[in-house]
Amino acid sequence: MRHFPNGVSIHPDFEALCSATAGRMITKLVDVQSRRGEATVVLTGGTAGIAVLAAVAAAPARTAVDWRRVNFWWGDERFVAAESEERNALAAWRAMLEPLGVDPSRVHEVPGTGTAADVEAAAAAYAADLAAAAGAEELPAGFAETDPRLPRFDLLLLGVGPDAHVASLFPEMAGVRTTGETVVAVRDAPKPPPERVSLTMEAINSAEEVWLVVAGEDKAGAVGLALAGAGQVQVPAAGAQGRAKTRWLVDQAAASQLPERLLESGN
Ligand SMILES: O=C(O)[C@H](O)[C@@H](O)[C@H](O)[C@H](O)COP(=O)(O)O
Repeated sequence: MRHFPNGVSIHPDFEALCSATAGRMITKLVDVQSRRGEATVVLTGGTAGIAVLAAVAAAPARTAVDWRRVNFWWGDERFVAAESEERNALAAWRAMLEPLGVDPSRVHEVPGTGTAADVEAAAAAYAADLAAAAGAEELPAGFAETDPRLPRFDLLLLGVGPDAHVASLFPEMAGVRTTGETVVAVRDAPKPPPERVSLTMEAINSAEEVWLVVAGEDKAGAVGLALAGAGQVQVPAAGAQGRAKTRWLVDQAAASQLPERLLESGN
């Protein structure tokens, strides 16, 4: 593995990327729990995002985390039936939440078609759930205040699409331009299914740490543009930044179009 400035780590292949990210995630959760008792993670769907969760569930070090004191949210969700194979939450339950025996009352899913009348209602309900959790939160002294409508996100995971979308914020679409809201309803998404609910970029960027986990040659252009400093509306991945840290965790294939200047000072 090679590390570079700007928090970029390049792993030899998909498997190494997922197991190393799982290890980092476990360490991060242990650290947060030792500081404030519980930890809050925002999950993502997508191939790498779910493979990381499976790697966490399989890692011997998983027992270092108290999984009953971890709160789970999603950066985005597909607006389909709760039991649909397309649901990001269902994939996460199978890969990690169920095997680790997490407390279901700490798992905050975006309502599906069986619960919400339409995608706007699902987005509103998710925003209300976030605000309620934020209101109930007691932070130890010394923890920075964030948006009062959002709980403190210790770690937020994102996948990146070949078009550089993150969560369900797609290039040039309304969602990526939305300000002043925490959650947005998405219609006509270019990646199926078309109806989705997503955190806004402002909500994503309220997280202490944002990790973008990206594998595959088809993502190389998106990774290269995002790290070259492209604009967020055209290249949403460029806009995702944690308050304390932004990590790009990529495999060799996804790193093949990284700007030269970024690779020069690595070790
Ligand atoms: O609901 C979704 O589809 C995801 O949350 C989405 O944002 C995903 O993370 C990227 O599209 C990358 O997905 P892949 O890793 O499968 O390419």
